[in-house]
Amino acid sequence: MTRIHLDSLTKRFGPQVAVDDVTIDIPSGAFTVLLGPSGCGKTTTLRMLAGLEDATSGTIRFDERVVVDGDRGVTVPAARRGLGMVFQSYALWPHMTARQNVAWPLQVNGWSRSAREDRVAEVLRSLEIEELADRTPAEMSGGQQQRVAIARTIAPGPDVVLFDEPLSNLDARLRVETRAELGRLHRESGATSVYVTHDQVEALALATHIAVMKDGRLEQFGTPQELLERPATEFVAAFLGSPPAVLLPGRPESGSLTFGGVPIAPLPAGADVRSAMYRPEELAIDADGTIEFDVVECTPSAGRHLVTGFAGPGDVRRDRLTVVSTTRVEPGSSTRLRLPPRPEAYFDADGNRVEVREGVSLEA
Ligand SMILES: Nc1ncnc2c1ncn2[C@@H]1O[C@H](COP(=O)(O)OP(=O)(O)OP(=O)(O)O)[C@@H](O)[C@H]1O
Repeated sequence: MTRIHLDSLTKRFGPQVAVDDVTIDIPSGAFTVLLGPSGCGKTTTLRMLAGLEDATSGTIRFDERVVVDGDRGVTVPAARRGLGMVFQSYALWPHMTARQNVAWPLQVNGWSRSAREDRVAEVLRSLEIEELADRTPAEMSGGQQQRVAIARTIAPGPDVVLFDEPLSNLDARLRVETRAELGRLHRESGATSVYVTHDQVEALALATHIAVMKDGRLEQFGTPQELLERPATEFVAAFLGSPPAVLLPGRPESGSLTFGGVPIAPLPAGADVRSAMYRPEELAIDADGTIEFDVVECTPSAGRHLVTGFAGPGDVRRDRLTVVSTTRVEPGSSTRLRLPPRPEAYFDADGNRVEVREGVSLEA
């Protein structure tokens, strides 16, 4: 079991800052997902954890052991970090059978023949791929190859396992199956896992902790529940959840936050509030509501409907938003939204959450 500390970790490629002053304390045994849009720096962070990339500045420690120190030019080689890695491409040895592929890292690590045979059998059984033991990669489907690659990674029992979008080459059904399998293997092994994806559904299904990144910077680190319940930034609020939180841009006007000229919320005192966040199920479709809403799509979901459309008059519309409705609404129709008296959260001009303490009076 290994704790991983990233401290002010920075990586520049020439003028490009790929990872910008990232500090994260990953608990031992956690399944941490690095999540964010393309180009946000997640793969570069993972590659620094793996020993495939050095750092420009900052440090990475596995427990008390420094494995990366950008300021002092220290990069402990990948092979000496006690980690395993699963890539998007399976990278199996093409001339070896599944059994030989899984046995290979054990052989390199000097395991005896009988210990190797026992461990390979155990891991193949655990992943339910015993029947593939004597096949070469060319004789397997992509999903089967990925299972063998996972078996090969976990066979030596690494303390840290790194995953770089391991499911992205699989079809939808296999993704879900293999995802569940990865979760189970993680719980059984107790290894500290770090997993890169841009898929928030995958992140929420697997993670004990999520680090949301944007433009190389860490937006927020916490449990999925913390991020969903108390997003620290507008970006996190809009990125997580199915559907994500609804954000309405607002203007502070005489004690109220207004949206398209309509007061939508009381203004907390002393903050430069620029948007209000609501839960998608808190906004009701109601012909007597205060906000105009043009419906684009209505999708049935678990006995309710996800209604997507554009809110407000033309000059304030930015993004599509989705609300949860008990009734079906025709796409192409225009209706209205009724808002609750208070939003769930406010964000300032920089997109940071504005703390509103319970019991503290609002200006309105
Ligand atoms: N070897 C490199 N040389 C120059 N720039 C690089 C290099 N590797 C990454 N970058 C840049 O650093 C930034 C972060 O890239 P990175 O691959 O870490 O992002 P990512 O979040 O993993 O994206 P994706 O999901 O598309 O893989 C990007 O702007 C990328 O263009």
